[in-house]
Amino acid sequence: MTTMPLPVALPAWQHLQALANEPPVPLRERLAEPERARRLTWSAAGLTLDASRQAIGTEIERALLDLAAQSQIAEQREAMFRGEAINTTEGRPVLHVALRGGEAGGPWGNAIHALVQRELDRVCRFAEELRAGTVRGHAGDAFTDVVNIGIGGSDLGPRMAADALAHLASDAVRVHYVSNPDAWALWSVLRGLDAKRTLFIVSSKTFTTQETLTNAASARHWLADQGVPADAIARHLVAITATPAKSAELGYDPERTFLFWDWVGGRYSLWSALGLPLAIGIGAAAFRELLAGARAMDGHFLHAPLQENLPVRLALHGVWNRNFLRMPTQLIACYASRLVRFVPFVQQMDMESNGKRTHLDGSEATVDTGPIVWGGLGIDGQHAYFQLVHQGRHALPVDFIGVLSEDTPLPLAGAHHAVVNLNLRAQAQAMALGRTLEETEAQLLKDGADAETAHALAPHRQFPGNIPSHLLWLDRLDPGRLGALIALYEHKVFCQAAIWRINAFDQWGVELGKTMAKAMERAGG
Ligand SMILES: O=P(O)(O)OC[C@H]1O[C@H](O)[C@H](O)[C@@H](O)[C@@H]1O
Repeated sequence: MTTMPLPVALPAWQHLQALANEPPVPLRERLAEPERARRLTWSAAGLTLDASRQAIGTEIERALLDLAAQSQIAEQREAMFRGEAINTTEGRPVLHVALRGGEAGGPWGNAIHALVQRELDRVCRFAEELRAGTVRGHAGDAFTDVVNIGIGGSDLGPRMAADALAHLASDAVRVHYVSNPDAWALWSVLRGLDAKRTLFIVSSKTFTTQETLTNAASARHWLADQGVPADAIARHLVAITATPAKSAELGYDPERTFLFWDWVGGRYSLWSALGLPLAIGIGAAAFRELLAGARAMDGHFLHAPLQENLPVRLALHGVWNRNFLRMPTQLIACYASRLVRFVPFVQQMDMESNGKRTHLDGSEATVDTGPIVWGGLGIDGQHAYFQLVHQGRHALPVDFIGVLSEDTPLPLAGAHHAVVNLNLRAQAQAMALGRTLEETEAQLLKDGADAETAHALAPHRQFPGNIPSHLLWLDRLDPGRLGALIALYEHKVFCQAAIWRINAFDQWGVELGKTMAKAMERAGG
């Protein structure tokens, strides 16, 4: 498949280019089409995607589906699930999909299944023993605090999921996350903790990451400083890594080392042993539900027709917006405050995967690749940067993510939820429809402005509209739906890389800075 033609050479790409050169149909017109919302809404694994506000009509849709077929998305997908070495620059398979639990018999083979199950069982057992207080510190105290030290993929996933599932968090064991090597980041967590009851998890795929090793060394000094005897420090440490030889060299007990493998990318590692801090926080059963939700999305991605395949649709609409409507960013607005870290997580997953300028065949990219992913909590964004979205000069698409059913145990929770979802729907509609100059002037007059004022103010208060968006609804925010949501974005990123003919699974772009930091350190800073 590496000999496949580049995207610009595909007939569907050229067709899409021609369609993009035609005058755009306003979203107002499109939204007036009968049955449009029903036709462009699909559900899977507890998620519903409403794409009716994308700037697409049936011809564009057909051409996008042709592009999916001509790009051999299905064949590339199967190659990934079969464990082919699709990460070509590192000669590795990409098998985070094999980590989602489930029965033997997956396309990656039973040997990998057995490896994964054994480690998953170890992780779950350890998490439960720690929660039950049977794993203890050197002086026989149950652990009350766990500090995960890790950065990038060794931090963002479990941290994001811990926030998203905060309603399941254990009262007995608090889990903290430290990523930044600034001393304050570690200190601000440690200053309230009792060393006898604190366990550090050092999460690092490579166990060479300077920031993580700096924090880990500092944590060990803190333990010693707090009176933990030198020969007992290992009882307060856990390592999670794909390079156990390195962690062993640094004194981490192999019994307390949990493994994943080089065929799991850091930004795709939440499903592996790297999920231990999350499993400690929410319990092993909930962690397994998260995996099951991702597995449900994998099944959908593998088997649903491309036309109603959620990851494929997200990817195709993204390609239309990025490559043909020339929108360089992707805003994600989450309307559930527990999804507060979802955007930073997707930002790494998408930008580190598809922020590439070289095709698989080594030639320079001939098309725009990964967008700039940004955003955060939608409601907060409305009171901050949405001004630019509505009236600024950047054209950009939005993914609105909401939750249909909420059960926070607060007397007025229903009223809160109604406000949140009302705003989500109103924003999507306002961005799509906009408000013309004439409508704005008429509204001002209706509101009592005199003719001169209405005329003067209307240009400032009009909205161009035509901002394309997806509405993505989770039935509820639980481990299963969260797993499905994460897997959906993982597969979207995969499909876009498949279309752009780039390797989503290396990250050479982060190397140069690291190399220079090392060189400067050697040269004395
Ligand atoms: O898990 P580690 O080996 O410590 O790596 C942590 C992170 O650092 C790197 O610089 C990479 O860009 C990330 O992909 C990775 O997740």
